[in-house]
Amino acid sequence: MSATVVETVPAFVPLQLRSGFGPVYRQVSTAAPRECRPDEIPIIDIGTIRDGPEARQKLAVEIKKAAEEVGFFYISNHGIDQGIIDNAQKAAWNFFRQPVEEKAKISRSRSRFYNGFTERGTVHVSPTETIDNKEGFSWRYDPKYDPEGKDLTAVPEEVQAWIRGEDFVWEGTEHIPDFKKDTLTYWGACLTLARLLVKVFAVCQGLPETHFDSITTYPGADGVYNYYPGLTPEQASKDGPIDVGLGSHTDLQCFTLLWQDHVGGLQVLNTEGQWIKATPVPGTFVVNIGDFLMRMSNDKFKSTVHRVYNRSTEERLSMPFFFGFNFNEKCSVLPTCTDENNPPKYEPISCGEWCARRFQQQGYHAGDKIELGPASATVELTVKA
Ligand SMILES: O=C(O)CCC(=O)C(=O)O
Ligand SMILES: [Fe+2]
Repeated sequence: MSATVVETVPAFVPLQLRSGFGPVYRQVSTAAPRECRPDEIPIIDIGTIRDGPEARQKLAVEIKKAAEEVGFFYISNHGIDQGIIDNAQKAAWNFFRQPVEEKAKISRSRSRFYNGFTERGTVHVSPTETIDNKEGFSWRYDPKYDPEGKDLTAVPEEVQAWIRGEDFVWEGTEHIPDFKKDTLTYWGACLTLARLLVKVFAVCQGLPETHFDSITTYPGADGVYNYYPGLTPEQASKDGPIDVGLGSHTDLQCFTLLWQDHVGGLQVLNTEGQWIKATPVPGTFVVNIGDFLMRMSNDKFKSTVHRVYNRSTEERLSMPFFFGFNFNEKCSVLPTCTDENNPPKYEPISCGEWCARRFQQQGYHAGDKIELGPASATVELTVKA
């Protein structure tokens, strides 16, 4: 009798992720990414977010559930004008459509703080996946453009030391009509919405909604345009392995507002280690929790792993906005997230320090100069758990 040879395929494989404290690992299913069910990444209508504290209190119930269980949700009725989004999208395409030599004039290698253009093939976010098949344009918080209208002579010195905006990105895009105006209008709208959402997140943590107001006066507020090339017809006909668009990672700061176009490709790692697709939902932003807020919540909120594969022959565009606390502000685990059986797992650290640590691990770009931040802000980086 002849024995049947059964080839065993590992159901789970390790995935290496970068963190500010070195690599971390997850077990990930080898099954193909599947569509998500509506309860897996919920769509939350935030149409009442501008209606005052009581309305935000109500919104917090659904948002808390999503932040704790999935770390990802869509927001509808977010109040950001479609015209503002359309103009930003146009600006992004006008930028990426330029010859690479033109874009390279504002290369990120010129930046002290990760502003500017990242060329295809120069970023490798996940060590267990390929080099990222995308281009990017990044700009960071600058009080000059804050929609709250800041008195630039009154920015505290310790805040100023952590301001990460750089003018060369705007100087090198002056020739693109309305690029700066439309980009910063979009960024300003995201920032205004993020300042409202952070009130809801405060309520989610059992805190007064104004709790984070004083540490979001000069916040982490980083904008990015991501461009993912489409597949060639040959690649599309083969259905074989392709390069990742953006490797598996978690976001760094408190939360991200992500606008994505209709093409699709964003995947989210669920609690069972299965990739599920965060399919584009017209009229929404995706919101996801970042590592810093997870840390502040003593891991109650989930910073969820995600990545992008563009398997379409169409090019894809996304416009994330990363929101965090004032970079100079040292933050402890929130007292409402601990008790005697659940002591703080982490030491206080500032969001700026936290991000700088992670950027340092990112192996981002051959020529990048890394600045960890003002010496005065350097803290003892020990993790308890
Ligand atoms: O392009 C996307 O859909 C995701 C972008 C993203 O995760 C990021 O830039 O951190
Ligand atoms: Fe991300």
